[in-house]
Amino acid sequence: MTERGLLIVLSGPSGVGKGTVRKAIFDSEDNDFQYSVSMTTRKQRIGEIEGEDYYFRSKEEFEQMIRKGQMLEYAEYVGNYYGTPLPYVQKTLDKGKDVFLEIEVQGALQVKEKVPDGVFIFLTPPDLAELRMRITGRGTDSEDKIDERMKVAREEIEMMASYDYAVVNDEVPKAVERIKNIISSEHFRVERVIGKYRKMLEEL
Ligand SMILES: Nc1nc2c(ncn2[C@@H]2O[C@H](COP(=O)(O)OP(=O)(O)O)[C@@H](O)[C@H]2O)c(=O)[nH]1
Ligand SMILES: Nc1ncnc2c1ncn2[C@@H]1O[C@H](COP(=O)(O)OP(=O)(O)O)[C@@H](O)[C@H]1O
Repeated sequence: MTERGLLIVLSGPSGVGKGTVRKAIFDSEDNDFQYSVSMTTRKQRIGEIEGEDYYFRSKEEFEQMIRKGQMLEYAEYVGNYYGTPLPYVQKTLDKGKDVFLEIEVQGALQVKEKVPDGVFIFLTPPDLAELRMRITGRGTDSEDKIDERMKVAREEIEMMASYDYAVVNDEVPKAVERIKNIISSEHFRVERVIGKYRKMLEEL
């Protein structure tokens, strides 16, 4: 029997660098995680690729997925839906591969309810001034949207207590290293491997 893969959830406030850190992890040579591409109703930005950055769908199509029970989690965020299609996650974990989600906080809390043995990692900014600079520097939001994102970010930072790990994103390569270390030690947790040994003992 193949051991099920780990479900890894990277979350944290918007603008903290989740997308940047996730891309750096997936660009590294020794990466062994499978990225779950999210679905969204927000507009495709220039340079974004369908099926790689997101699955871009209409509100109607997204709501149909929800009705069919095909979303592991979803959230409405700054006027758009974002969510994780369930079939890919299930199929990949069943194959024994680790699945990596990069999602906002409301969605991460839904995953925690459904998959309590996932690994929940909260990415934090060095401080709030730096967070605002990152959101502003990205240049994709109007001043109003930035204020809205900062308000959400303050509430989200309060949710850190529900996570297993907090990783500060001061420098991208350091954050990547910290996350990889966390995940590799998670594989050695006794509760994850004990089932295999119990089974071997039963078969003796
Ligand atoms: N709950 C949930 N959030 C997601 C998902 N995919 C992306 N997000 C989050 O939605 C927020 C907005 O995403 P986006 O508009 O792409 O902005 P950006 O990631 O901040 O550039 C970010 O915090 C993403 O991490 C998903 O599948 N589920
Ligand atoms: N460690 C870091 N130091 C400085 N800037 C960063 C760092 N990580 C990310 N950024 C920048 O911050 C902005 C927001 O990053 P992004 O990955 O889009 O955040 P999120 O996905 O959490 O919303 C981007 O302009 C990105 O280049």
